[in-house]
Formats: sequence, C-alpha cells, structure tokens
Amino acid sequence: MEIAIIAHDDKKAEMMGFIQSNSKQLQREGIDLIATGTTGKLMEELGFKVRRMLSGPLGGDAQIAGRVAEGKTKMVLFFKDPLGKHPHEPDINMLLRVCDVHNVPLATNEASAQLLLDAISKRS
Ligand SMILES: O=C(CO)COP(=O)(O)O
Repeated sequence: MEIAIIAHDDKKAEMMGFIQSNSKQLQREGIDLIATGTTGKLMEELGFKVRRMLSGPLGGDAQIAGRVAEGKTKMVLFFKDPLGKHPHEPDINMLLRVCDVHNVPLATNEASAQLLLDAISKRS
C-alpha cells in the first residue's frame, strides 16, 4: 500500500514527530512511502526509506495527485498549514479534490492521520 506523506514548512516538525512515533507501522512490509521533496529529505535523514517527488511548490503535490488518480497512492497524510499562504495553492486544492474524486483516505492534520494509521494497523 502506497502512502503519501506531505507537510508544509510550519508543520514539518510535527510531521517528523508523527512519523517517528508511528515508525513501526509506517515501515512495515507492504507499506511504500512517497513524499514531496523537502518532506522526503527530512524523512530520509530520520532513516525512512521514501520515494521523493518534486518539492511542493515545484509540482510535488501535482505528482502525488497524479498517482492518486492512477490508483497508485492509496492514502495521503498531508499536514497542511492552515495559516500560511502558498504559491502552489491550486496544486494543493487539486490534490485534495482528486482524493475525493477517487475516494482515497486523506488526513490533513495529525489527529486524523493517527486515526487512519490506527485503522489500517487493525486490518492486518
Ligand atoms: O509544499 C508542500 C505541500 O504543498 C510540501 O513540499 P515540500 O515537502 O517539498 O516542502
């Protein structure tokens, strides 16, 4: 199962804490992680194996949206900064929309992301 990990700059520390406290679950056999560029780089520094897309402002969210549309990415954990302005807002909205179009689970904050991960760990 491919899971996309994305965090805006002001949410990156929170995301790194989240993935570290869920590292066992996220590094299980059968879970493939992908991430936008800078988020992925930080994940690699923590020792995670992750496929890095472009950075968000350069099209990373759009690449992940494409993978959701193609049925490759099955879950998106996206810690969005609700207080910031982003030059690539159209790409961000497209990713959120494409998740809804394809009924792909999407968490945009830590509490929701935890519920989603807990749900898939109960399943297996
Ligand atoms: O901008 C982002 C999501 O919209 C995240 O991109 P980075 O992980 O490259 O910072």
